[in-house]
Amino acid sequence: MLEMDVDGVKRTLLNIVDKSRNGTFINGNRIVKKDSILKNGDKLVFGKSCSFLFKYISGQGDPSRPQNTVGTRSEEGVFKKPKVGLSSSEAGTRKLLKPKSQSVFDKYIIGKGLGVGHYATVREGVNKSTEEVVAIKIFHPQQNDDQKKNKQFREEIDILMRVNHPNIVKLLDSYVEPVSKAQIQKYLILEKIDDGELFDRIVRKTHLRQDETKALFKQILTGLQYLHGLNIIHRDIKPENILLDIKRRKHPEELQNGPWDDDEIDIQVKIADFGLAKFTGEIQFTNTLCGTPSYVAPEVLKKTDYSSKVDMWSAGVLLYVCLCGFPPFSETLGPPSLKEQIAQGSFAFYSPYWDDIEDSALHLITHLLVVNPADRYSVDDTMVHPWFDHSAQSSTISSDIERLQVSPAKIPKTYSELSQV
Ligand SMILES: Nc1ncnc2c1ncn2[C@@H]1O[C@H](COP(=O)(O)OP(=O)(O)OP(=O)(O)O)[C@@H](O)[C@H]1O
Repeated sequence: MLEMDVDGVKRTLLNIVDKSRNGTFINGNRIVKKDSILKNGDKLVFGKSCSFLFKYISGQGDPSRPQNTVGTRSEEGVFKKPKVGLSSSEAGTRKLLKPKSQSVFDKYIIGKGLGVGHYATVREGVNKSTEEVVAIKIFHPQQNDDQKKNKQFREEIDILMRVNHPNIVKLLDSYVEPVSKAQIQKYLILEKIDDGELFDRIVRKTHLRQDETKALFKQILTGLQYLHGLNIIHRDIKPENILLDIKRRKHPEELQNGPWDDDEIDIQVKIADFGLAKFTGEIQFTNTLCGTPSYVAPEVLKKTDYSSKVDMWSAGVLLYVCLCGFPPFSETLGPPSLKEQIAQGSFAFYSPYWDDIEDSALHLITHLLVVNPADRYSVDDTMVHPWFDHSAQSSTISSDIERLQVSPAKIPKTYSELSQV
């Protein structure tokens, strides 16, 4: 038995330490010379024919329950059947000391993988009682002594729980599960978005049509406007973190609600992955180095203070990528290096890729990829840009926008080409 502090709650758990020669198996996986905390439903196999289906007796050492819930901590009880009834005093205690939450494994069946990021893998989950299908973001196991990471996680939850917008992925719940004596694993239960990443759409189509980009980008901006209104910076805006919820055509006569493909009736954009988001709070700036290099704003690379304008830089890179299929900053375009290009805000629109794209789109990108954040468009500036409004375009957009002739060898590979390598 092991007493462990999990996410600020003391829990009594059963920890298996493998000292055998033939190995000990949990759910078919050998735990070679390691320790592992058992959870309800685990199949434990060791020796020639010893096989147990493990279950904590209600309230005893259950990783889902704080220690102060009903029950004693006697070791002998752990492999017994759960008690059916409770004595009146136990029932009374249970009512008073309600557990914080169930274990994720008790509430959800965890299924197929949906995606992999730097910090987590995302899998499908089904709520055992409601059959609701969700996405479960499972962070890589981490030492239980990293208070900074624990705090970051709590911040992520804090942010997501307050966020409620049609263009932002909804957080439904969260769990912290012990995995070994020293390690814990964090879980986020998220609204499941079924139709993949914007990244894959760009890869499949090489680049997106202008009308389609406009419709998708407007929704991204609507989500960002909501976040920035709450003083939340996303910090990792990129096509991998833009998920799509596509309503597909069921009847040929159904009317489309946007410039989508023939088999699509509507697309709702959902901004995902708040792993790096934080409140800016009263202090308007913060200076943690994070984000993905190609999409990262110069002030982030310089490690100087930054604001919600970092998302607008990333949005500018994303808009550029949607329209031509390759990024505005790239080692291929160098020298100078990718970082130097970003620091100088040095990019161009190359012929013939940008020839058929409206000047107003180039104008907008030029006002997003601005090195000085004070001069960079905010989300509000962007939303009223003439690119979104045909009638306003010709009068307000200057005609000094250039398309550069450059040797094709200098053009970065499109995401589509890169995915074929
Ligand atoms: N709610 C969801 N529904 C469906 N798939 C999802 C959902 N959330 C994430 N995914 C998939 O899982 C992938 C990884 O998720 P996510 O980006 O949140 O992880 P991460 O480790 O924080 O990523 P990053 O490396 O970008 O910081 C996503 O790119 C997406 O394909």
